[in-house]
Amino acid sequence: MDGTWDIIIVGAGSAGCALAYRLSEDPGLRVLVIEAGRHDRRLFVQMPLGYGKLFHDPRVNWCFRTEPDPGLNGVADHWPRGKLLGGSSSINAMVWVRGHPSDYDDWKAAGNPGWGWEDVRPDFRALEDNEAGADEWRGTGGPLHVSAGTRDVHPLIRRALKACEMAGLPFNPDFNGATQEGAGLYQMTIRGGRRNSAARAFLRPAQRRGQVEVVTGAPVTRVLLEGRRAVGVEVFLKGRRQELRAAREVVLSAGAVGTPQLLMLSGIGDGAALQGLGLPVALDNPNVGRHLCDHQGINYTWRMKEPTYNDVLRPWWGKAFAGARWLLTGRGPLSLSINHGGGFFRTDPGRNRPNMQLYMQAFSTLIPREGERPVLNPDPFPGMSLGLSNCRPTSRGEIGLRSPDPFAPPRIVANAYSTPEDVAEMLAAVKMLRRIAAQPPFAEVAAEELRPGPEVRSDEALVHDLRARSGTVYHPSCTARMGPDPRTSVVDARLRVHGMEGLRVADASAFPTLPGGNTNAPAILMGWRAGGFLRAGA
Ligand SMILES: Cc1cc2nc3c(=O)[nH]c(=O)nc-3n(C[C@H](O)[C@H](O)[C@H](O)COP(=O)(O)OP(=O)(O)OC[C@H]3O[C@@H](n4cnc5c(N)ncnc54)[C@H](O)[C@@H]3O)c2cc1C
Repeated sequence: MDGTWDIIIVGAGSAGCALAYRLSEDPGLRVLVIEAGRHDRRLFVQMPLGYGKLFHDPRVNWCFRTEPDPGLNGVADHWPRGKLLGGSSSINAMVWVRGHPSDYDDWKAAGNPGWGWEDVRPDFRALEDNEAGADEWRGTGGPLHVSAGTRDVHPLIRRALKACEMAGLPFNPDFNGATQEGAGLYQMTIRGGRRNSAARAFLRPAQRRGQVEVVTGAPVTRVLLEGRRAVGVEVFLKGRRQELRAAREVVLSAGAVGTPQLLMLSGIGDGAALQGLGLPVALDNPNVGRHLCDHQGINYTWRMKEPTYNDVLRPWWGKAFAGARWLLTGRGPLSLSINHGGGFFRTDPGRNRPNMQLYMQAFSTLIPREGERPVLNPDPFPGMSLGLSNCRPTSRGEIGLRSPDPFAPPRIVANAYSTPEDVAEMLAAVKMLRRIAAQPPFAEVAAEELRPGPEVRSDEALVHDLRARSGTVYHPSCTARMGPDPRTSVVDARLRVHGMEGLRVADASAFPTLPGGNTNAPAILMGWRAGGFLRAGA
């Protein structure tokens, strides 16, 4: 591959695609986007409920595994990450939540000027085209269509929402609006019944403008450095090693796992650890890969007295009917996220913002068919799940290198539930789940609690269960975090790697702290804003 580019973006995920879009608005810039995975023209990527089929598919998914985690009763957790155009936005559950406004004020208060809520709100509004219409909080006319999620909602979700109301959690029409707290329907990155990944929303329009080139199936193995300046990348194209040069900058958008891995492979990280692996040290910064923060989640599942999507989608003819309906009309269960509804609540009224997120699924996948993994197939009975994830866990893990081989998966230490606070708030939260389920609108149609089951009641038993059945909700972040001080962070408030020139990070790894909510929106924000900085020469 030949050519010269001003800017090379590594990774065509949520942030990388948004960044390419912003840069494509400047006709004077030549941009190359390099993606390790392949294209996204796949049925189960386009079909929103195809989500379950992508969960373990190595053709589109890095399928990482953590170290055995003592906090999860020794389980080595499965960590799906997108490996295709659109990155994780092409395999995620499409829930569109920005986080709590105070999360961004926390970022600013941590010494990152320009990242407070009032600073980022105009960008969130500008990048979206919200089906619910524009207001002070939402935007219309932007490149990313966000559906209101109000069509084809399963009737049991409406019941669960009423149960929330009776349990003291009022209906909230917009988690991205004035208040995050409450229960309601999720907005989704879905357009016309199809997944609206970052590739579809940002990358394709960027490519159509002409100056953005995209190469796929091209793993980058390190950043090329001249002293402390990034001048390009080493990449494998059709198995052949090549060096590609960037006249202005290299931006790493390889995600919270890939970005710290690439920094370390390039000699930027904990000097002693890099030397131990025989890697030359370009910049000693032990913060690379550290401060890993992720949301942990758990589902409670009931057998229901009324039909759920299990009944609709289990039989072959049900799948065929739903498939035909989706293809012909873009409607029906396959056109929506697995999570129709959910919400945010406080496990303790003394808190000043919600610390737990709720998910509602008119669907259950407890029993895999022989030879199949869970998540792939609905159970042979009407099942429904209510799920939880914590908003701001205090547990911290890390990403490290196993070896200097760029093709070896990194070492992921999740350290879930490693603080008493994280365990205590999840214990309080599962009790709240049961309070919701005990309210008449839900209890009237619930036949029995299947997981964990009514016999699991004492605090000790509930904690044992939540450790045994929890896992990532796929929001790893903060592994190259932003901050003013190179002794405690990796990038500055313009996302430039401290101590380096011509090298930036734009993805979820740069979050200073993990926002209380899903992470696609804040990851897109990272790419969008990095584009603004680059265009302004900042
Ligand atoms: C199963 C799942 C469900 C989720 N559900 C939701 C949800 O409902 N709502 C929500 O808001 N968030 C959700 N998330 C999280 C959200 O999608 C991610 O936080 C977000 O997409 C991260 O964006 P990113 O740009 O940081 O990284 P990614 O989107 O992961 O992009 C990184 C890209 O870099 C590429 N890459 C990595 N290494 C290299 C390399 N060496 N060379 C070249 N390319 C490389 C990868 O292949 C990938 O395409 C989910 C995630 C998963 C995995």
